[in-house]
Amino acid sequence: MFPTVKRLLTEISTCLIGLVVLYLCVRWRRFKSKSITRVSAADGNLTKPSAKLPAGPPSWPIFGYLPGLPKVRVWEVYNKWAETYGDMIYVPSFKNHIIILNSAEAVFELLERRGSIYSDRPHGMVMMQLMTLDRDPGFVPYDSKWRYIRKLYNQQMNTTEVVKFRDYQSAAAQSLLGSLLDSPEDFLRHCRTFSAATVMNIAYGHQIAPRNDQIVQLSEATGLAFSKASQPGYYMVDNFPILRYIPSFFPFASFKTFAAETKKATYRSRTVPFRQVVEGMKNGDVKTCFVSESLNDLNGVDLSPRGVKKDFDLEEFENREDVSLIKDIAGGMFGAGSGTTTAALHSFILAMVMFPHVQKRAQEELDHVLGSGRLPTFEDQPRLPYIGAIAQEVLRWFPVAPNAVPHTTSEDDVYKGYLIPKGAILIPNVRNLLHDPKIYPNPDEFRPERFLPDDNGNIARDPAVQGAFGFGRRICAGRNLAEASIWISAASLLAVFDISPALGENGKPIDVKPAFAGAPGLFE
Ligand code: HEM
Repeated sequence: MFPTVKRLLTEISTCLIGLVVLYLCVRWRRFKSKSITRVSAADGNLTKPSAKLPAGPPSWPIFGYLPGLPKVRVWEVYNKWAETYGDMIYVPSFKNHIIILNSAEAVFELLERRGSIYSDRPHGMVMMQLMTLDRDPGFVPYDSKWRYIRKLYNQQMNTTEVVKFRDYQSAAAQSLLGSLLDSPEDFLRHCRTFSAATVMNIAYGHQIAPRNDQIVQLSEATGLAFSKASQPGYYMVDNFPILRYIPSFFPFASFKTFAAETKKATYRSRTVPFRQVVEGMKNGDVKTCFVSESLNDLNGVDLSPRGVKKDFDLEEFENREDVSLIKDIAGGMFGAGSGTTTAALHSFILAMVMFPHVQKRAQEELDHVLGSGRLPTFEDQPRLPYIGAIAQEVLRWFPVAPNAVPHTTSEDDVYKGYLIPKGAILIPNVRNLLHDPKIYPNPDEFRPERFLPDDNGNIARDPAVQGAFGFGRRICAGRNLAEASIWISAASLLAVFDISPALGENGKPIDVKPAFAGAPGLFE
């Protein structure tokens, strides 16, 4: 018996090794053939039979650049590479062609002007599929489903419509003030609660519990899983898709259990609040929110108490293509909008601590406009330009997403003589764009004045169009909301508090050192 098992195992191992060698040979051929692909170039040069891939750090055939992309202060690494390899840096990984775009010229030419072929997202992310997170609006391929998603987003969140959510934002800002008064040392958590409360109200009209809200906890777990699984190559199964079929009790298969748990959490975090809205609509108790407004706009759907028939089947309704997309969009809002807004608020507080003269000038503006005894409202916005400039500078000074979200090409292309293969992942060095000293002199200094007209009427370029919210057709769908949230929270905080460093054991203010920890969720 024993020798038979041994022989069987030997044969299986031989087969597996054979398969791996075959796979590597196929990859090697594809790898070699990429540099001689015939391309239809969008830069006007239509016959470039042998365009080369851009230069980049030394890498291994097949396995690519083994250290993998840097995780900390990435922009510094990219800037260093750019000194040697130029503004387009090729970093092959085991499965993908990764290209870093280090100059504004390359970023805007490719991701904006050539947006028709640079607006896809990475495909074949197995872990995302196993967790059902590939349905997230920020991740769906560039196709008709994505267009519908953007249409719905635009219907509810264009500059005019987004105003209907302001009450939620103002209320969350006021709660933030109360929480800070009670426990200022917990300011990081209070900022998170502010963002979560805003997003949950806007998505579902869901008023979160002050602590341990179940939907928020489920959404946070999902967001964390998303932030890992959305990084190309984070999980081995993304490099070797065949691993998805191994049973979860196998050694090294804990990813399957994790994926199954996340799938359940995703389902619950998206279904429970969605159903609350539908129930509310059926009972005539409707709150303004993305889900209720979008369902109301659907053709042939009437969820009012008079419109709902007795045999209304909720599951069947949820499975309608358009309804399930509304559910996915609302479900993705927490991941896209909560961690990012929190990170911006944290940067704002850091800036106020480090640049007290900015705080002082902002408070003078607030005192002048508000007098005493009332909080700022959105109606005051036109008369508070310095606060507006602070909100812009927050987005520039410590960009929440220093590499935005990668775009993928849907066709082979050539730029400046270099081949950009179909399916390549493009990573823009946003931090670099927002710290370009030619556009933003002394970029490390927090200086809101740059966004107010100087003596000649010149104003620095708005960070929102210089990459803080990404680029082209995939630019952040919630940026109007995000800007309003940052503005009202910053204005409210400055109207009420002096923000200064905590005191150390010696009774002196602690020395604050800025460091980038990343936004939890989509862009970590
Ligand atoms: C300070 C806050 C925020 C920042 C800095 C931010 C930044 C970004 C960035 C960099 C992208 C990727 C764009 C690209 O691929 O070029 C993005 C995408 C996206 N954001 Fe935001 N975001 C913020 C808040 C929000 C909020 C509040 C929402 C909604 C409630 C939201 C919804 C989305 C969606 C749906 C996408 C995917 C767009 C697509 O793939 O077509 N974001 N965001």
